[in-house]
Amino acid sequence: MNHFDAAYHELLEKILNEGQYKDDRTGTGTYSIFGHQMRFDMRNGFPMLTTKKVLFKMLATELVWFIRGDTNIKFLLQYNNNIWNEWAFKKWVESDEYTGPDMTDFGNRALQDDAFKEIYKKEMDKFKSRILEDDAFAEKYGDLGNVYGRQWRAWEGPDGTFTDQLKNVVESIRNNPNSRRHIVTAWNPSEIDSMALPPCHAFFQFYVNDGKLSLQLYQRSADVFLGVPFNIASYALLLHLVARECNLEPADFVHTFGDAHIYSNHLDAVNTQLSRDSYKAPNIRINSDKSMFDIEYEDIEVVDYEFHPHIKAPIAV
Ligand SMILES: Nc1nc(=O)c2c([nH]1)NC[C@@H]1CN(c3ccc(C(=O)N[C@@H](CCC(=O)O)C(=O)O)cc3)CN21
Ligand SMILES: O=c1ccn([C@H]2C[C@H](O)[C@@H](COP(=O)(O)O)O2)c(=O)[nH]1
Repeated sequence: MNHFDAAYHELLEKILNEGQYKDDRTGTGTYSIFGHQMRFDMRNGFPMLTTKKVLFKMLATELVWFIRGDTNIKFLLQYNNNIWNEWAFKKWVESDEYTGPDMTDFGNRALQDDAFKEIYKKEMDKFKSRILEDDAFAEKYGDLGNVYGRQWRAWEGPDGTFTDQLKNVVESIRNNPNSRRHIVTAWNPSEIDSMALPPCHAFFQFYVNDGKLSLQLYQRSADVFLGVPFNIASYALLLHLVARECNLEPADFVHTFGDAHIYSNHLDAVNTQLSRDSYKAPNIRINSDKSMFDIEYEDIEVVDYEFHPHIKAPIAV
């Protein structure tokens, strides 16, 4: 096993062995533990799992979207990235303007009722086309509220001024590397209600020593089968981008968890993944001199990625 896949498999096994059953907001049910930490050394390659295919394009376009300060799913849809659709769709079908078929609890109903699933898919397709084609509609219903991108790039203070936390942290890493205050937080208590989903990867800190840059993330809630493979690769990519911006070598990504859970309908998928052996970890390449603030998905490439087939599993909404 390569170190990265091994750390992830260890977390899955720990939850299977020690996890307590716990009901959850989505009504799916989880096996859950509280508190865990993994460490990924960038000198061993890029931590994208090889025991299932991880869709790099999805996490890379999502990270570029955060860095741009964008909170509207239109940008993601232009890359055919569908990972945030359900949360925008939910706001649309709960609005007064929506007059289509009843979509209450669509996430769970689509899993249990094939006839409903077809109706839901049709409504979702209509919604996506409208976001892409109708600017006014996209502005109103494509926006997820003050989620990650907004908090990272334009945290609004009580006096109405905006703080660009990401630019500030890059400046502080450059100018005052020994600081213990290299922090970005997406957890903005006064704006939680205006978010489609409160931030899961909520708070991160950089650390500089001996020309090397490390990053630690606190993730308050973690869907270990579907979300975490994305979160690991996404923050590893962020570490590479910030290190490059500050002329430092990327070192460790430390991933710290609060509630780390496996959804009860992911158990078969997890067991399939655990039965697989890993390949060598891939590498990341950034083919551009652009600043990280202007970086585009097309500038970033994962090379030498060998993987086992993708494993499909339902997302809890
Ligand atoms: N329950 C839950 N888990 C999450 O990981 C999660 C949320 N909700 N809500 C907000 C975002 C959206 N994220 C998502 C959403 C969907 C996938 C997903 O379905 N991934 C699949 C296939 C992706 C595709 O084909 O487009 C995968 O196998 O990785 C992953 C992360 C991460 N977050
Ligand atoms: O980047 C992400 C975003 C979300 N998740 C998961 C963690 C939970 O399963 C849900 C969020 O539900 P809450 O009730 O708000 O905790 O989404 C993730 O793993 N990674």
